[in-house]
Amino acid sequence: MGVFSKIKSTLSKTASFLTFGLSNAITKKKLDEDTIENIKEVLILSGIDVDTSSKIISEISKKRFDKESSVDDVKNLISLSIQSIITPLTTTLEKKGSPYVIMLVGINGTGKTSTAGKIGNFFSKQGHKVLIAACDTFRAAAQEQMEIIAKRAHCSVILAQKEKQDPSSIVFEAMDHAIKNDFDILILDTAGRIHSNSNLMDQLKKHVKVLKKLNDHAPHECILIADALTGSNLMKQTEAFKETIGLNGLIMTKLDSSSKGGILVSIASKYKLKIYGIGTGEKIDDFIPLNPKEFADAIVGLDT
Ligand SMILES: Nc1nc2c(ncn2[C@@H]2O[C@H](COP(=O)(O)OP(=O)(O)OP(=O)(O)O)[C@@H](O)[C@H]2O)c(=O)[nH]1
Repeated sequence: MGVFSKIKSTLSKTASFLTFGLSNAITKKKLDEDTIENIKEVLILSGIDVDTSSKIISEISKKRFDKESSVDDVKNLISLSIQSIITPLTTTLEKKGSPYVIMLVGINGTGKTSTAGKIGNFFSKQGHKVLIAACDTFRAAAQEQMEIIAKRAHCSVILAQKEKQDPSSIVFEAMDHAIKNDFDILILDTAGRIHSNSNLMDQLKKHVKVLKKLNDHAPHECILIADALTGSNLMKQTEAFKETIGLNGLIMTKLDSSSKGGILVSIASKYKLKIYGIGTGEKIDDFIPLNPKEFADAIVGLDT
């Protein structure tokens, strides 16, 4: 499957939702105030927050108010607005340090372990030497899960040596091992934590402190793994992780299962996070960097 068709199938639930909603909202020939208000409601229901929806709506009003407009005309304008919002935020993962240290954080079950494997696979396919550290010592099966996934991704792995080991000690061991053994990439799979638990959030600060003892620039990337099925609570989570640890990026998972894929646009723009890619399923290859035009066209269900 080509990358565009992969994005299209990943976003098909949101695209169907938007297509259905817009077809119901646009019943008159010309766009009047009521129709525009209905379009805004559809955008909000697709996961785009109120402020961002208002911005998109004001663009549509400027260009099409009182003019004859089809569903596809409106979809095109929504796509252009989304592109202008996400283009400055979209980037690809590229090795920028040695080792290039990527820390994955997020609440429980968002897809951190799976994404560690997917990113490891992404880099190992480019010929990089990749080490993944299983820093989750809370969830019983996490260590074994990481070991299996790392093997599938052709990456080396550092596991806990004993039960309930201090996760920061695994961070230290992994960083030390990566430096001494010339690894190109180090991916830290941290334990899931509820953003309102200050002890667990403080533990992330300790991870960073430990890394900085060995390399002042690490972690080079601190990426929130955000679950598209979370809904509006994702705003609070993002805020908390950003405040505690200074997130700089975002990877959204489970867009393939959600009809509210617009949440990606909201989170990235509100918190100025770089979008490194999206999860497109449960397999090791199910990670793709984002192309803003392809994403925006796919989310509104435009065939380009
Ligand atoms: N459909 C779909 N499922 C995903 C995606 N990413 C992860 N998953 C699934 O989500 C579930 C949780 O993934 P994990 O990687 O174990 O999540 P985690 O964040 O490491 O979990 P904790 O360590 O408990 O916080 C698994 O069943 C994954 O297969 C995705 O992009 N799409």
